[in-house]
Amino acid sequence: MKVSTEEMRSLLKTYFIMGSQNCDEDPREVLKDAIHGGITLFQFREKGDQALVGEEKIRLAKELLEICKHYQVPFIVNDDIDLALKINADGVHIGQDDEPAEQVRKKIGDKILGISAHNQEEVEAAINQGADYIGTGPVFPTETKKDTEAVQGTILVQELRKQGISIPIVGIGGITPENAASVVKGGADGVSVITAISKAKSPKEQARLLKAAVDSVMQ
Ligand SMILES: Cc1ncc(COP(=O)(O)OP(=O)(O)O)c(N)n1
Ligand SMILES: Cc1nc(C(=O)O)sc1CCOP(=O)(O)O
Ligand SMILES: [Mg+2]
Repeated sequence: MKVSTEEMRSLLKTYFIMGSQNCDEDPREVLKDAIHGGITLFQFREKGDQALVGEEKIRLAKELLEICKHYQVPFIVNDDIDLALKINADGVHIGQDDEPAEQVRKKIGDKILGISAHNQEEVEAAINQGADYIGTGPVFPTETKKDTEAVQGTILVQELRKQGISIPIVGIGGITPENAASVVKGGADGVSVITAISKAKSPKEQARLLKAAVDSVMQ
């Protein structure tokens, strides 16, 4: 799946990231509900103490991929390149401590490649290594991931845009419907969230509110 830069920007608007460890309810139902609320991209991030491994992880990935395919929401796999290739996902997301980006690009061909970056140097390297988009954060404090870089607010993205860096960028970390507009006003193309949707009483309504907040700045 080769996406254009403008398609990529559009896919980043409301990017939901989830693994079974992030859900109190059945992850399949949470994902369906979030899709009905209007999410534009999904990342399977099965990671941490409570995460599934081995065949159970593969089974869940395949089930969530089928749901995404049914609703035509592209499916990104976090970290696990072999899994992404095995199930023919639409792309992968890697960070600074994951498999080297040039190597990943060679393995995945035209699939979507997202790379985490936390400063201008990392962003420029990611662009040279073939990133389709940059994920940067934490924009706000988050309880979901413990080993993050320092909270950066919206300053980094504002600076990158001032420098003329135009690659699609999505913010991550502590984003909610209440603060999502500020992330896009700062220059991001969209917001990526875990708990704002995965732990919501109504994932559908939270996804709808997040999308509305992003769209309110875009229009
Ligand atoms: C969209 C998006 N942005 C950033 C990340 C974080 O990736 P990484 O730094 O590799 O950390 P883990 O998610 O692997 O713990 C992401 N997953 N998605
Ligand atoms: C997976 C992840 N990466 C981050 C980074 O800063 O790179 S913050 C984060 C967790 C985001 O979860 P929530 O939306 O629940 O705050
Ligand atoms: Mg990673």
